[in-house]
Amino acid sequence: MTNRIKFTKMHGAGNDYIYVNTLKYTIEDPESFAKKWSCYRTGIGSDGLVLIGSSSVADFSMRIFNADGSEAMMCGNASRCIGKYVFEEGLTKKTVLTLETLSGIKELFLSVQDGIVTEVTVDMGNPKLEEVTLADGSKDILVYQAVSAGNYTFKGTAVSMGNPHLVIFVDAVEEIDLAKIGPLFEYHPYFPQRVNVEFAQIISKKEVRMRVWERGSGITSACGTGACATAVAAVINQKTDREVKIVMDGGPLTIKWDSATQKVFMTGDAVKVYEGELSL
Ligand SMILES: N[C@@H](CCC[C@H](N)C(=O)O)C(=O)O
Repeated sequence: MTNRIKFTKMHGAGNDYIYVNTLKYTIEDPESFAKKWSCYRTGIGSDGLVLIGSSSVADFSMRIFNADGSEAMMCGNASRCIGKYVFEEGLTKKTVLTLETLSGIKELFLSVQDGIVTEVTVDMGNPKLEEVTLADGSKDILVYQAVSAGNYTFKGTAVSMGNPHLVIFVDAVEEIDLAKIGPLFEYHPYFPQRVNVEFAQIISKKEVRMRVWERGSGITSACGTGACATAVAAVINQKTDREVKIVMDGGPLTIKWDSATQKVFMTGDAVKVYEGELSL
């Protein structure tokens, strides 16, 4: 007997995932379904699969699987979309809610107009300088230091926002061949768990243009945790103010690294594209 489940296609700044409400539908093997459904030719087409679930420690939970089936600890864009989903589906009336993720509990603040969630701010928690694994097996942080892969050498800063990011500042970001260079750095030996790679160009103290190669999904239109990591790297390297607009291919996110709490706050859109039904 086939099992039919409903899904919702949503995006945040163009970073698109398939969302399934696991309070209603059980997905036994999300890794393989993430791979199958993310495929543009033979599936639905997406950057991955997001499961919305119950939680004993927060209002809801999130699990996020990349298009290659790998599970990530955190997803900024999906956390905003979940805020929109649970409110507009009537699963909660709260406009401030908590979300359990593999990288801890995140707080979501919803902006609502006439019952529609127009924008969500997420408390993304405290960033950490990501430790890289050096050739001799020892660990060290990486702040504006040379990293080489293939024939390319860039100065990189490694930041963890629950998941790992390598932020590289360049003078002309549109000239970067992301499809070629991205995977070389994703699989750099410094990062045995692989890494998300952000190329960023400083426009002003308040604006950065960024393009991303995501671990497990390749080129995406935006990455929420990547935007946060970019803002943190820009402040650490004294390139921008603590509040900055990160402009990605799919649109902007506003990122604020609060000096009092050291928490990073991410604000941006959340868009429902369509609903559909799938057979398992
Ligand atoms: N697009 C996401 C991050 C998704 C996970 C990432 N590819 C990883 O493997 O760490 C975001 O908006 O943060």
